[in-house]
Amino acid sequence: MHSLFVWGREASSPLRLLSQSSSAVQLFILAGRYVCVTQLESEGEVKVHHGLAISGDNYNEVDGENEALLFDYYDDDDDFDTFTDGDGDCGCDDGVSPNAVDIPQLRASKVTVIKSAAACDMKEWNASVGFAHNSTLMLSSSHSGNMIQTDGIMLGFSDPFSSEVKPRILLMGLRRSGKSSIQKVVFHKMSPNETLFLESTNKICREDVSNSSFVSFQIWDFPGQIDFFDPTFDYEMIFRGTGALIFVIDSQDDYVEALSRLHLTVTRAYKVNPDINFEVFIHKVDGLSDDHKIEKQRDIHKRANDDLADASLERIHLSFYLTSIYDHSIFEAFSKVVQKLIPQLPTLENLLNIFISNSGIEKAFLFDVVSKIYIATDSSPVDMQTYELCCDMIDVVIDISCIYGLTGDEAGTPYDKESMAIIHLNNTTVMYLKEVTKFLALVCFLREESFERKGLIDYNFHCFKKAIEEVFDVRLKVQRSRKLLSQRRWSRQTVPNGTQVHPH
Ligand SMILES: Nc1nc2c(ncn2[C@@H]2O[C@H](COP(=O)(O)OP(=O)(O)OP(=O)(O)O)[C@@H](O)[C@H]2O)c(=O)[nH]1
Repeated sequence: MHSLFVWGREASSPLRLLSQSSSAVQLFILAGRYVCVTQLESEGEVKVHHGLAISGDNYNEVDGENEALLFDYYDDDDDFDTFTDGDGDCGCDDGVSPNAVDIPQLRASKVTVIKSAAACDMKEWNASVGFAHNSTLMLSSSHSGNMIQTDGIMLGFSDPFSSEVKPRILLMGLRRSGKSSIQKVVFHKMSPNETLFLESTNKICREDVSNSSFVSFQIWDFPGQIDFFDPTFDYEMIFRGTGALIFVIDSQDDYVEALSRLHLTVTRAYKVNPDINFEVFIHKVDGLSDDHKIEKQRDIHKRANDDLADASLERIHLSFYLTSIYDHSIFEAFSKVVQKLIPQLPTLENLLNIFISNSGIEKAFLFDVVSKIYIATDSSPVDMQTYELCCDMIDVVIDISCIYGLTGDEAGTPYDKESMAIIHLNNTTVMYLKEVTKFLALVCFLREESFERKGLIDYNFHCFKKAIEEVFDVRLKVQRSRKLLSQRRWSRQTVPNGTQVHPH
């Protein structure tokens, strides 16, 4: 008898549903409020046995499906109905289940069955499981005695024992405010002009950004026309795992409606999760004069904060950015949003400060080369022109490396530890780029006379790079030991016949 337990977001999720059949494997998925029960009728085939939807003390049940099914997460081919209580893809009907005990606090929801799939081998189990409302978790499992244990849960849920959870960045705002364009330009290198042909988003688009250990998050692009406060839409789940909420306001349009929507969004989100960073992008400012930009920012800032003050919610902090996809402002704004989600930021800033003060460098940025967002800089102020030059330099190095660089096993990757670039500017300043890791580059600005001591700079850079590697190592070690701890804890709670006790 094998039991596979998968748990999700809430540490308090009950985990007492046990395998009851001696020959079959039952899969219980306990992700906060969502439960489904599947049964492996015979090796190599997963069948939906029960889909349960629980509401307080009541719950619903649907009988088993006949075809082999594999749960999968919401993807581009799915309809947005999947996330609502529409009839669409939800697999539960009203009813009463005689077996559903010990899970009284679970609330009504529907289990989404999206994809039929071929048989899957329990030994190599590797499943994606999807729930209504875009909750997704992925799992893999391995045999441990006669118990199949999950050994990895990713995407969107905060597993109490895992530090692997990627923070979510939500992109919200009215229709046509520019949300999808921002995502495409920053993370897909789409040229701004191409965004003119983007179609309106009609479902949540979720994307993983994992360029390095430091830059790792999910972006959820919300359709403008969706009323996510519809009672059937689980906004609590969405906000709970959110690190930053970016609200995009089209500055070229009348923003009265956008401001009231911003207020509603922020107050709801804050109630669910007061730790969210609220970021307001006053977008499409390319069409405005400098004076006009400042005036708009002041007005939006004042009105948004007045609304919060009227609701006695002055403690909610909103950060404002003037952005446009037609210049580097969008990259800069995104850099600042992402930086707030990097726990190692103070360490990185300290390292950069030490490095520049000992090397005669004026300004240094640590860049994620793929997205061109800078994940850290020293404590001196950032000047937009300097930042733009850095972005251009990265473009030159990375684009030329990728287009014309050697490929093949013997050549290695075009951007590697040897990668560096020096540009002497016409104002006696030198730009110096060096690879830090596969995904990170250091770009420095310094005076020509300081660059004469290049040997010293390179030595200091070597020390800086080692320190960065140590920060990575510590992070990895912490993750590994947490994982080990959670595995030990769970195996201790598992008695030999595959049953499992409630965690404390
Ligand atoms: N001038 C200007 N236009 C922009 C900017 N960003 C986006 N746009 C344009 O705004 C229009 C709408 O952009 P989208 O990205 O589709 O907007 P959206 O918010 O995702 O829209 P929905 O999917 O309907 O919610 C497109 O024509 C873009 O080219 C910007 O910074 N400046």
